[in-house]
Amino acid sequence: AIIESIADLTKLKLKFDYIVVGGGTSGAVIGNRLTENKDVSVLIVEAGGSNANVLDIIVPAFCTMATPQTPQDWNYTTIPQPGLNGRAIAYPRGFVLGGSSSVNYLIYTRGARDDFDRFARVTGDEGWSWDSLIPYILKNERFGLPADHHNTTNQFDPKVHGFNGINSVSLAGFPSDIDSRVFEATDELSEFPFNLDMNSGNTIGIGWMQATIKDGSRSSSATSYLAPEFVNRPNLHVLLNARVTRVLPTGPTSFDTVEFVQSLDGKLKMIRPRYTLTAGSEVILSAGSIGTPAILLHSGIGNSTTLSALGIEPLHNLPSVGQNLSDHVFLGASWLVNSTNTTDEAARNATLAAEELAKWNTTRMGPLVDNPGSQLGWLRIPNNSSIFEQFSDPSAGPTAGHFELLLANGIVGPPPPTGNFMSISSALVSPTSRGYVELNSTDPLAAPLINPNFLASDFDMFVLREALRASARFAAAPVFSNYIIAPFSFNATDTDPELDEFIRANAGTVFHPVGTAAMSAKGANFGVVDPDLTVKGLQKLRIVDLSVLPFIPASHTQASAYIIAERAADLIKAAQ
Ligand SMILES: Cc1cc2nc3c(=O)[nH]c(=O)nc-3n(C[C@H](O)[C@H](O)[C@H](O)COP(=O)(O)OP(=O)(O)OC[C@H]3O[C@@H](n4cnc5c(N)ncnc54)[C@H](O)[C@@H]3O)c2cc1C
Repeated sequence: AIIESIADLTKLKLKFDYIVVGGGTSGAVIGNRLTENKDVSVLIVEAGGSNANVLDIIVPAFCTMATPQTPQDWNYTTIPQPGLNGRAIAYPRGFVLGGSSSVNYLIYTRGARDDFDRFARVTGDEGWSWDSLIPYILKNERFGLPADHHNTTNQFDPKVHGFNGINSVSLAGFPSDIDSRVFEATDELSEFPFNLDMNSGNTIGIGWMQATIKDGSRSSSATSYLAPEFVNRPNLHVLLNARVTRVLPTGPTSFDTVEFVQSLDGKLKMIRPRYTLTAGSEVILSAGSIGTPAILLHSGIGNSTTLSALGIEPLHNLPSVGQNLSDHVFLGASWLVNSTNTTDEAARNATLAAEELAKWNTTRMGPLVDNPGSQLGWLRIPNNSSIFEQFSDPSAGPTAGHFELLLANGIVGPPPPTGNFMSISSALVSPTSRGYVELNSTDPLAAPLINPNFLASDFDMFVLREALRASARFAAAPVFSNYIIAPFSFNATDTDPELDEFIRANAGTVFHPVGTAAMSAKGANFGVVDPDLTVKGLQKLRIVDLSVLPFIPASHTQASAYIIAERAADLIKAAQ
């Protein structure tokens, strides 16, 4: 059942075997899978409210309006980023059931075989390798028809997909003018090979986007893993609007109790009653890469020296908590095109926008059934690139990209008053920069300090410059000669300093923070969790969300969250 307030929960006087902190992407999977056994009871405690009836969450094309600075966003801001010319940028995270899977841009990419094989290597647990995880990938995925039911032959490889999982995935459901041109360009330019299915383990090349969309609407962990058939199980309870402030020990090393407060919005600072609940078996932190380290630190689990200095009693010294924050860097770039059939039109014409919404409302068809963008690709800088004289390759291996290109039939962000655009945006997906999540207040309701430390290394700048130049070469493919009128964001002939200026002034996040409570091998003197995701040196406390990834995968990260959580559920069951 879904319970809207702590008062309603306390009336029920229930006891739970597992308390999951955070009903986001990963937490919903854990709640669902553990309650498959009707003798096991689970409470999910979620700080945000319901995902139901929020149009910006449900309509795929509106995903860009679901955050930042909305009621469904934690509304975080980074600390000023030297690599971004000192800008402090919005750092959205879902503050709603389903977590970031309810507010993300819906792209479904699993990552590269090499990404997962590296997790296995550094943790010494073969269970995190690509081949071992395939059953969990398939348990998650329910690949279905696109909204327009078009023939998808040669747009994906059915052999590598799951059709009976829980979370829906589909190809784009509304054709765009750039589709055929993009694929013709991959024929014309050998540098940009066509990849039939980037979810096969080998990501390299350009292919069709797959997205977590079902029948023209968002599929999130809330609509899938917490669909009525699951959330109505008598042994599964989801408490909304309840914010966990700390985990508390009931023995010297046994952190099986959660402390929480009624939460009505993301910016609570006032003193309010604190409630506690103890789990019969385990507490599972699934509060995400920002929330999980913040809860650990407020609980005295972290670097004992810095916690003491701040005035928090250190209970367990784990200096890696909050460190190693890794994220991808996004950079939008557009070209002026010879067409009026782009998404720019509806973005500046309210009548057209209303027609599109009416169409979606009545038929679940039309341009709003897709997230922005219908193709993307992952590419590597050449092995003989000069930057490798200074840096060893931070990518996981040859199946993983250094950078990503994202194609869209319109400008990124609000369009200018005139002009139509095609975007080829770039993302740095093999960053060497690392940041942190730290505290500067003992108030668990205060926002933590978030420092992704974007573009702090020459390698990261080198790759983004190369990505921009690659996007310009893609735009120069013969097929675009009658379509592209002029570059809009930067010029192919720009020098390194000119590109650097464009990058530092305009780059932002792809919203993929990971690594702040990373796994390491058992017995390692760094890291936060063991390969079974239990917190090092403690009992009854596990972490299941993307904070556990030791490296950032070269992918959009929601699929990783689902995959990690699917395996974690089996690890928890095995420990029962
Ligand atoms: C704007 C945006 C766009 C994105 N686009 C894409 C995309 O297109 N494709 C893709 O693959 N990935 C995308 N991502 C990233 C992806 O969604 C996340 O990496 C993934 O969902 C993270 O899963 P998680 O389980 O680690 O955390 P989350 O899903 O964020 O879950 C954490 C949950 O814990 C709750 N919580 C936190 N603190 C507390 C507390 N103290 N008490 C109680 N509850 C708490 C939160 O409210 C949230 O529900 C995007 C993310 C954002 C924000």
